[in-house]
Amino acid sequence: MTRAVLSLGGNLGDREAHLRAAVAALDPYLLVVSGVYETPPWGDAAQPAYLNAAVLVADPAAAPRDWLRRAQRLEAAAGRERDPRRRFGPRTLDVDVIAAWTDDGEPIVSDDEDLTLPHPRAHLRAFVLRPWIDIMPYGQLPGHGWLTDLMNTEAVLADLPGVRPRPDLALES
Ligand SMILES: Nc1ncnc2c1ncn2[C@@H]1O[C@H](COP(=O)(O)OP(=O)(O)OP(=O)(O)O)[C@@H](O)[C@H]1O
Ligand SMILES: Nc1nc2c(c(=O)[nH]1)N=C(CO)CN2
Repeated sequence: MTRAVLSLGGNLGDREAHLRAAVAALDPYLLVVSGVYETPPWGDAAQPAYLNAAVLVADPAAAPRDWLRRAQRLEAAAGRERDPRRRFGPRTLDVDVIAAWTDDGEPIVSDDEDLTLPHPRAHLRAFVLRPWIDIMPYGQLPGHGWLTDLMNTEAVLADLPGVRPRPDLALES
């Protein structure tokens, strides 16, 4: 059994529909869904704003790689194309595995480049941390500490004012 936090985001096409389709496909595993946030592009400024959300999922049968495989399947279903010249460029849907835990609550650590856990840039990203804290207010990012403390770091504080809640786009009915 593993639990995982997945980050969902996209800034091309029907952004809301892509998030909704991903959440619907994850339904068998869904424990909690965050609010939706409109967020400024991180890492590559010349692109439209993103919609971002986070989900907590669980599956008694899933290994960490199964979450990656499912994430990549969701991206493919949204027609995601990779532009090798733009590492952090625009996309219909990005689904990242942010962190995962065994069923006894131990964080899963991996430095495999195909699946690095926790996600190596999560602690720097207001677009990941803000939705995540909605669903795990007392959560910790393994290796980095409390989400509440990460929200107060210089890098994240600089981006937080641009992260706007979109209650009109709630993903849970
Ligand atoms: N925790 C993880 N979650 C998702 N992909 C990962 C993770 N760790 C490593 N990867 C690998 O990263 C590669 C690039 O993934 P992707 O194109 O989604 O990156 P990106 O979204 O552009 O950048 P970032 O990972 O910084 O959000 C994938 O081939 C995937 O195997
Ligand atoms: N705001 C925001 N910026 C990003 C996002 C994202 O989901 N939201 N994903 C990226 C992929 O690495 C790069 N930049």
